[in-house]
Amino acid sequence: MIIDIIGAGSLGLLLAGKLIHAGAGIRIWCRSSEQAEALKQEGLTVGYEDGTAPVFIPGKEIFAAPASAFADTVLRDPGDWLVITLKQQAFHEKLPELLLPLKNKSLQMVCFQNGYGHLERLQEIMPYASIWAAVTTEAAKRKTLTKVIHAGRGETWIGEGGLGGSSPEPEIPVHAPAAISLVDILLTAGFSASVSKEVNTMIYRKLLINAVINPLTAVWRIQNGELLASEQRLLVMKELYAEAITVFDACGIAHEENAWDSIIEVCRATSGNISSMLADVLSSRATEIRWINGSIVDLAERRGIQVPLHRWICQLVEGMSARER
Ligand SMILES: NC(=O)C1=CN([C@@H]2O[C@H](COP(=O)(O)OP(=O)(O)OC[C@H]3O[C@@H](n4cnc5c(N)ncnc54)[C@H](OP(=O)(O)O)[C@@H]3O)[C@@H](O)[C@H]2O)C=CC1
Ligand SMILES: CC(C)(CO)C(=O)C(=O)O
Repeated sequence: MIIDIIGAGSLGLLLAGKLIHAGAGIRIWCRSSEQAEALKQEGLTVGYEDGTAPVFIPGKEIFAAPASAFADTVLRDPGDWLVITLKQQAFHEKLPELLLPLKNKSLQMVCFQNGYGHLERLQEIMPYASIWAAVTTEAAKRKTLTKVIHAGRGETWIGEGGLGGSSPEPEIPVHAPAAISLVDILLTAGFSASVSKEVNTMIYRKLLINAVINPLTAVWRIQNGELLASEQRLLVMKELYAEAITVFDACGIAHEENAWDSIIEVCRATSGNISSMLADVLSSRATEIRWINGSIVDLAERRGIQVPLHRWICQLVEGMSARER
Protein backbone atom coordinates (compact mmCIF):
# COMPACT_ATOMS: atom_id res chain seq x y z
CA MET A 1 0.00 0.00 0.00
CA ILE A 2 1.32 3.47 -0.89
CA ILE A 3 0.29 6.22 1.48
CA ASP A 4 1.03 9.84 0.60
CA ILE A 5 1.33 12.17 3.58
CA ILE A 6 1.07 15.90 2.89
CA GLY A 7 2.34 17.99 5.80
CA ALA A 8 5.56 16.81 7.47
CA GLY A 9 4.90 18.46 10.80
CA SER A 10 4.16 16.90 14.18
CA LEU A 11 1.37 14.54 13.21
CA GLY A 12 2.64 13.88 9.68
CA LEU A 13 6.09 12.80 10.87
CA LEU A 14 4.65 10.69 13.69
CA LEU A 15 2.42 8.81 11.25
CA ALA A 16 5.19 8.56 8.64
CA GLY A 17 7.82 7.25 11.05
CA LYS A 18 5.64 4.60 12.64
CA LEU A 19 4.03 3.52 9.37
CA ILE A 20 7.38 3.16 7.56
CA HIS A 21 8.62 1.15 10.55
CA ALA A 22 5.59 -1.13 10.12
CA GLY A 23 6.45 -1.71 6.46
CA ALA A 24 4.05 0.69 4.72
CA GLY A 25 5.13 2.48 1.55
CA ILE A 26 5.09 6.11 2.61
CA ARG A 27 5.75 9.19 0.48
CA ILE A 28 6.29 12.28 2.63
CA TRP A 29 5.41 15.62 1.01
CA CYS A 30 7.03 18.57 2.76
CA ARG A 31 6.54 22.29 2.32
CA SER A 32 10.26 22.87 1.83
CA SER A 33 12.90 21.01 -0.18
CA GLU A 34 15.19 21.70 2.80
CA GLN A 35 13.11 19.38 4.99
CA ALA A 36 12.81 16.74 2.26
CA GLU A 37 16.61 16.72 1.89
CA ALA A 38 17.15 16.62 5.66
CA LEU A 39 14.87 13.57 5.97
CA LYS A 40 16.73 11.76 3.19
CA GLN A 41 20.13 12.64 4.68
CA GLU A 42 19.50 12.31 8.43
CA GLY A 43 16.58 9.89 8.54
CA LEU A 44 13.48 10.28 10.72
CA THR A 45 13.32 9.75 14.49
CA VAL A 46 10.15 9.25 16.52
CA GLY A 47 11.13 9.78 20.14
CA TYR A 48 9.41 9.30 23.49
CA GLU A 49 9.65 11.14 26.79
CA ASP A 50 8.72 8.13 28.91
CA GLY A 51 11.79 6.00 28.22
CA THR A 52 10.28 4.05 25.31
CA ALA A 53 12.99 3.29 22.74
CA PRO A 54 12.86 5.68 19.79
CA VAL A 55 11.95 4.53 16.28
CA PHE A 56 14.63 5.46 13.75
CA ILE A 57 14.16 5.25 9.99
CA PRO A 58 17.41 5.65 8.02
CA GLY A 59 17.38 8.30 5.31
CA LYS A 60 17.90 5.77 2.52
CA GLU A 61 14.53 4.20 3.38
CA ILE A 62 12.68 7.51 3.15
CA PHE A 63 10.83 8.98 0.19
CA ALA A 64 10.49 12.69 0.88
CA ALA A 65 9.94 15.48 -1.63
CA PRO A 66 8.52 18.99 -1.80
CA ALA A 67 4.72 19.07 -2.05
CA SER A 68 5.00 20.99 -5.31
CA ALA A 69 5.96 17.64 -6.94
CA PHE A 70 3.03 15.78 -5.41
CA ALA A 71 0.40 16.02 -8.18
CA ASP A 72 2.78 15.08 -11.01
CA THR A 73 4.00 12.06 -9.06
CA VAL A 74 0.46 10.90 -8.27
CA LEU A 75 -0.59 11.31 -11.91
CA ARG A 76 2.30 9.01 -12.93
CA ASP A 77 2.15 6.65 -10.00
CA PRO A 78 -1.07 6.86 -7.95
CA GLY A 79 -1.01 6.03 -4.25
CA ASP A 80 -3.71 4.20 -2.31
CA TRP A 81 -4.37 6.86 0.32
CA LEU A 82 -3.66 10.54 0.74
CA VAL A 83 -3.28 11.53 4.38
CA ILE A 84 -3.55 15.28 4.96
CA THR A 85 -1.76 16.55 8.05
CA LEU A 86 -1.58 20.22 7.20
CA LYS A 87 -2.84 22.82 9.65
CA GLN A 88 -6.13 24.42 8.70
CA GLN A 89 -4.64 27.58 7.23
CA ALA A 90 -2.39 25.69 4.77
CA PHE A 91 -5.28 23.32 4.08
CA HIS A 92 -7.45 26.22 2.94
CA GLU A 93 -4.81 28.41 1.34
CA LYS A 94 -2.33 25.97 -0.24
CA LEU A 95 -4.00 22.61 -0.72
CA PRO A 96 -6.46 23.69 -3.47
CA GLU A 97 -3.53 24.66 -5.70
CA LEU A 98 -1.59 21.46 -4.94
CA LEU A 99 -4.62 19.31 -5.78
CA LEU A 100 -5.79 21.20 -8.86
CA PRO A 101 -4.19 18.81 -11.42
CA LEU A 102 -5.93 15.91 -9.62
CA LYS A 103 -9.41 17.41 -9.41
CA ASN A 104 -11.05 14.75 -11.60
CA LYS A 105 -9.40 11.85 -9.79
CA SER A 106 -11.21 9.58 -7.38
CA LEU A 107 -8.58 9.59 -4.64
CA GLN A 108 -9.07 8.19 -1.15
CA MET A 109 -8.23 10.99 1.23
CA VAL A 110 -8.22 11.25 5.00
CA CYS A 111 -8.05 14.52 6.93
CA PHE A 112 -6.66 14.74 10.46
CA GLN A 113 -7.43 18.43 11.14
CA ASN A 114 -9.00 19.70 14.32
CA GLY A 115 -11.83 22.14 13.71
CA TYR A 116 -14.62 22.16 11.19
CA GLY A 117 -15.30 23.27 7.62
CA HIS A 118 -12.31 21.71 5.85
CA LEU A 119 -14.10 18.50 4.78
CA GLU A 120 -16.82 20.40 2.95
CA ARG A 121 -14.19 22.57 1.29
CA LEU A 122 -12.15 19.54 0.18
CA GLN A 123 -15.21 17.88 -1.33
CA GLU A 124 -15.79 21.04 -3.39
CA ILE A 125 -12.21 20.94 -4.66
CA MET A 126 -12.19 17.16 -5.23
CA PRO A 127 -15.75 16.23 -6.26
CA TYR A 128 -14.89 12.62 -7.17
CA ALA A 129 -12.70 11.87 -4.15
CA SER A 130 -13.72 9.74 -1.18
CA ILE A 131 -13.11 11.99 1.75
CA TRP A 132 -12.67 10.55 5.18
CA ALA A 133 -12.25 12.27 8.49
CA ALA A 134 -9.86 11.12 11.16
CA VAL A 135 -10.28 12.21 14.74
CA THR A 136 -7.24 11.48 16.84
CA THR A 137 -6.26 11.95 20.44
CA GLU A 138 -2.62 11.08 19.69
CA ALA A 139 -0.25 13.89 20.67
CA ALA A 140 2.84 14.70 18.63
CA LYS A 141 5.39 17.53 18.75
CA ARG A 142 7.95 18.07 16.02
CA LYS A 143 11.31 19.07 17.52
CA THR A 144 13.44 19.45 14.37
CA LEU A 145 12.90 18.87 10.66
CA THR A 146 13.66 15.17 11.20
CA LYS A 147 12.63 14.45 14.80
CA VAL A 148 9.20 14.19 16.34
CA ILE A 149 8.17 13.34 19.89
CA HIS A 150 5.20 11.03 20.38
CA ALA A 151 4.03 12.98 23.42
CA GLY A 152 0.87 11.07 24.22
CA ARG A 153 -0.70 7.85 23.04
CA GLY A 154 -4.35 8.15 22.08
CA GLU A 155 -6.95 6.74 19.77
CA THR A 156 -7.82 7.40 16.15
CA TRP A 157 -11.26 7.02 14.61
CA ILE A 158 -11.77 7.12 10.85
CA GLY A 159 -15.13 7.61 9.24
CA GLU A 160 -16.75 9.21 6.28
CA GLY A 161 -17.15 12.89 7.01
CA GLY A 162 -20.45 13.69 5.32
CA LEU A 163 -20.82 16.94 7.17
CA GLY A 164 -23.57 19.48 6.98
CA GLY A 165 -25.07 21.77 9.58
CA SER A 166 -26.39 18.85 11.57
CA SER A 167 -24.79 15.55 12.36
CA PRO A 168 -26.66 12.56 11.00
CA GLU A 169 -24.24 9.65 11.09
CA PRO A 170 -23.70 8.17 7.63
CA GLU A 171 -23.95 4.44 7.22
CA ILE A 172 -20.52 2.84 6.87
CA PRO A 173 -20.17 3.23 3.10
CA VAL A 174 -19.80 0.43 0.58
CA HIS A 175 -16.16 1.22 -0.07
CA ALA A 176 -15.33 0.81 3.64
CA PRO A 177 -12.77 -1.94 2.85
CA ALA A 178 -10.36 0.86 1.89
CA ALA A 179 -10.81 2.44 5.32
CA ILE A 180 -10.45 -0.93 6.98
CA SER A 181 -7.14 -1.53 5.24
CA LEU A 182 -5.91 1.91 6.35
CA VAL A 183 -6.96 1.13 9.91
CA ASP A 184 -5.19 -2.25 9.69
CA ILE A 185 -1.90 -0.65 8.77
CA LEU A 186 -2.32 1.92 11.57
CA LEU A 187 -2.89 -0.96 13.99
CA THR A 188 0.20 -2.75 12.67
CA ALA A 189 2.15 0.45 13.29
CA GLY A 190 1.07 0.36 16.94
CA PHE A 191 -1.70 2.96 16.87
CA SER A 192 -5.06 2.30 18.41
CA ALA A 193 -7.39 2.90 15.47
CA SER A 194 -10.84 1.94 14.21
CA VAL A 195 -13.38 2.70 11.52
CA SER A 196 -16.24 4.57 13.13
CA LYS A 197 -19.80 5.40 12.18
CA GLU A 198 -19.74 8.14 14.78
CA VAL A 199 -16.95 10.25 13.47
CA ASN A 200 -19.21 13.28 13.00
CA THR A 201 -20.18 13.19 16.64
CA MET A 202 -16.50 12.94 17.54
CA ILE A 203 -15.58 15.87 15.31
CA TYR A 204 -18.15 18.06 17.07
CA ARG A 205 -17.16 16.73 20.49
CA LYS A 206 -13.54 17.67 19.85
CA LEU A 207 -14.63 21.00 18.36
CA LEU A 208 -16.45 21.85 21.58
CA ILE A 209 -13.47 20.86 23.73
CA ASN A 210 -11.03 22.83 21.56
CA ALA A 211 -13.37 25.84 21.37
CA VAL A 212 -13.36 26.19 25.16
CA ILE A 213 -9.81 25.14 26.11
CA ASN A 214 -7.64 26.36 23.23
CA PRO A 215 -8.42 30.09 22.96
CA LEU A 216 -8.45 30.66 26.70
CA THR A 217 -5.13 28.92 27.27
CA ALA A 218 -3.75 30.98 24.37
CA VAL A 219 -5.03 34.29 25.74
CA TRP A 220 -4.03 33.59 29.36
CA ARG A 221 -0.84 31.76 28.32
CA ILE A 222 -1.44 28.91 30.70
CA GLN A 223 -1.29 25.12 30.56
CA ASN A 224 -4.60 23.30 30.16
CA GLY A 225 -4.84 22.31 33.84
CA GLU A 226 -4.45 25.91 35.01
CA LEU A 227 -7.86 26.70 33.52
CA LEU A 228 -9.32 24.97 36.55
CA ALA A 229 -7.35 27.07 39.03
CA SER A 230 -9.85 29.90 39.50
CA GLU A 231 -13.59 30.52 39.56
CA GLN A 232 -13.17 33.42 37.11
CA ARG A 233 -11.52 31.17 34.53
CA LEU A 234 -14.21 28.52 34.98
CA LEU A 235 -16.89 31.17 34.53
CA VAL A 236 -15.49 32.33 31.18
CA MET A 237 -15.10 28.70 30.06
CA LYS A 238 -18.70 28.00 31.02
CA GLU A 239 -19.97 31.02 29.08
CA LEU A 240 -18.14 29.94 25.92
CA TYR A 241 -19.44 26.43 26.46
CA ALA A 242 -23.06 27.60 26.90
CA GLU A 243 -22.97 29.64 23.68
CA ALA A 244 -21.57 26.70 21.74
CA ILE A 245 -24.20 24.33 23.14
CA THR A 246 -26.98 26.72 22.09
CA VAL A 247 -25.62 26.57 18.54
CA PHE A 248 -25.23 22.76 18.61
CA ASP A 249 -28.82 22.41 19.81
CA ALA A 250 -30.15 24.80 17.16
CA CYS A 251 -28.28 22.87 14.44
CA GLY A 252 -29.38 19.47 15.73
CA ILE A 253 -25.79 18.51 16.52
CA ALA A 254 -25.72 15.68 19.01
CA HIS A 255 -23.62 16.19 22.12
CA GLU A 256 -23.09 14.38 25.38
CA GLU A 257 -25.41 15.42 28.16
CA ASN A 258 -22.38 15.84 30.38
CA ALA A 259 -20.25 17.59 27.75
CA TRP A 260 -19.14 20.17 30.31
CA ASP A 261 -17.77 17.42 32.56
CA SER A 262 -15.84 16.04 29.57
CA ILE A 263 -14.16 19.42 29.05
CA ILE A 264 -13.13 19.53 32.70
CA GLU A 265 -11.88 15.95 32.39
CA VAL A 266 -9.75 16.84 29.34
CA CYS A 267 -8.27 19.80 31.27
CA ARG A 268 -7.31 17.39 34.06
CA ALA A 269 -6.03 14.62 31.76
CA THR A 270 -3.90 17.08 29.76
CA SER A 271 -3.15 19.41 32.69
CA GLY A 272 0.55 19.81 31.84
CA ASN A 273 -0.10 20.40 28.11
CA ILE A 274 0.50 23.58 26.23
CA SER A 275 -2.56 23.59 23.96
CA SER A 276 -1.89 23.63 20.23
CA MET A 277 -3.27 27.17 20.03
CA LEU A 278 -1.02 28.46 22.79
CA ALA A 279 1.93 26.72 21.09
CA ASP A 280 1.07 28.50 17.84
CA VAL A 281 0.76 31.88 19.59
CA LEU A 282 4.08 31.37 21.42
CA SER A 283 5.78 30.56 18.09
CA SER A 284 4.09 33.48 16.28
CA ARG A 285 2.35 31.05 13.93
CA ALA A 286 -1.19 31.45 12.65
CA THR A 287 -3.66 29.60 14.86
CA GLU A 288 -6.59 27.38 13.86
CA ILE A 289 -9.11 29.64 15.68
CA ARG A 290 -10.98 30.48 12.47
CA TRP A 291 -11.88 26.80 12.04
CA ILE A 292 -12.58 26.18 15.73
CA ASN A 293 -14.42 29.10 17.36
CA GLY A 294 -14.88 30.64 13.90
CA SER A 295 -16.80 27.60 12.74
CA ILE A 296 -19.13 27.96 15.72
CA VAL A 297 -19.72 31.56 14.63
CA ASP A 298 -20.47 30.31 11.08
CA LEU A 299 -22.91 27.66 12.29
CA ALA A 300 -24.60 30.27 14.51
CA GLU A 301 -24.95 32.70 11.62
CA ARG A 302 -26.63 30.05 9.48
CA ARG A 303 -29.28 29.75 12.23
CA GLY A 304 -29.53 33.47 12.98
CA ILE A 305 -28.07 33.03 16.46
CA GLN A 306 -25.79 35.55 18.14
CA VAL A 307 -22.54 34.22 19.63
CA PRO A 308 -20.74 37.38 20.78
CA LEU A 309 -18.20 35.56 22.94
CA HIS A 310 -17.01 33.19 20.22
CA ARG A 311 -16.88 36.07 17.74
CA TRP A 312 -14.89 38.19 20.19
CA ILE A 313 -12.45 35.46 21.19
CA CYS A 314 -11.78 34.79 17.49
CA GLN A 315 -10.91 38.42 16.92
CA LEU A 316 -8.81 38.53 20.07
CA VAL A 317 -6.73 35.47 19.13
CA GLU A 318 -6.42 36.45 15.47
CA GLY A 319 -5.19 39.85 16.62
CA MET A 320 -2.51 38.17 18.76
CA SER A 321 -0.97 36.38 15.80
CA ALA A 322 -1.36 39.19 13.25
CA ARG A 323 1.85 40.45 11.69
CA GLU A 324 2.56 44.10 12.37
CA ARG A 325 1.62 46.38 9.50
N1 LIG B 1 0.03 17.47 16.67
C1 LIG B 1 -0.93 16.76 17.22
O1 LIG B 1 -0.69 16.05 18.21
C2 LIG B 1 -2.32 16.78 16.68
C3 LIG B 1 -2.66 17.56 15.59
N2 LIG B 1 -3.97 17.53 15.11
C4 LIG B 1 -4.34 18.33 13.95
O2 LIG B 1 -3.54 17.92 12.85
C5 LIG B 1 -3.25 19.04 11.99
C6 LIG B 1 -1.74 19.12 11.84
O3 LIG B 1 -1.20 19.45 13.10
P1 LIG B 1 0.34 19.41 13.42
O4 LIG B 1 0.98 18.24 12.79
O5 LIG B 1 0.48 19.59 14.88
O6 LIG B 1 0.82 20.74 12.68
P2 LIG B 1 2.29 21.16 12.25
O7 LIG B 1 2.29 22.64 12.13
O8 LIG B 1 3.28 20.51 13.13
O9 LIG B 1 2.42 20.51 10.80
C7 LIG B 1 1.85 21.04 9.67
C8 LIG B 1 2.83 20.80 8.54
O10 LIG B 1 2.27 21.27 7.31
C9 LIG B 1 3.35 21.79 6.56
N3 LIG B 1 2.91 22.67 5.49
C10 LIG B 1 2.49 23.96 5.54
N4 LIG B 1 2.22 24.42 4.31
C11 LIG B 1 2.48 23.41 3.46
C12 LIG B 1 2.41 23.26 2.06
N5 LIG B 1 2.00 24.26 1.28
N6 LIG B 1 2.77 22.08 1.51
C13 LIG B 1 3.20 21.05 2.28
N7 LIG B 1 3.29 21.13 3.63
C14 LIG B 1 2.93 22.29 4.21
C15 LIG B 1 4.21 22.53 7.57
O11 LIG B 1 5.48 22.75 7.00
P3 LIG B 1 6.55 23.75 7.68
O12 LIG B 1 6.81 23.21 9.03
O13 LIG B 1 7.71 23.64 6.76
O14 LIG B 1 5.90 25.08 7.69
C16 LIG B 1 4.18 21.54 8.72
O15 LIG B 1 5.23 20.62 8.57
C17 LIG B 1 -3.87 20.25 12.67
O16 LIG B 1 -5.10 20.55 12.09
C18 LIG B 1 -4.06 19.82 14.12
O17 LIG B 1 -5.16 20.48 14.73
C19 LIG B 1 -4.93 16.73 15.66
C20 LIG B 1 -4.64 15.98 16.75
C21 LIG B 1 -3.32 15.92 17.34
C1 LIG C 1 -7.32 18.51 23.80
C2 LIG C 1 -6.30 19.62 23.61
C3 LIG C 1 -6.80 20.90 24.21
C4 LIG C 1 -5.07 19.12 24.33
O1 LIG C 1 -4.10 20.08 24.50
C5 LIG C 1 -6.03 19.80 22.14
O2 LIG C 1 -6.58 19.10 21.31
C6 LIG C 1 -5.18 20.89 21.58
O3 LIG C 1 -4.29 21.37 22.28
O4 LIG C 1 -5.41 21.25 20.42
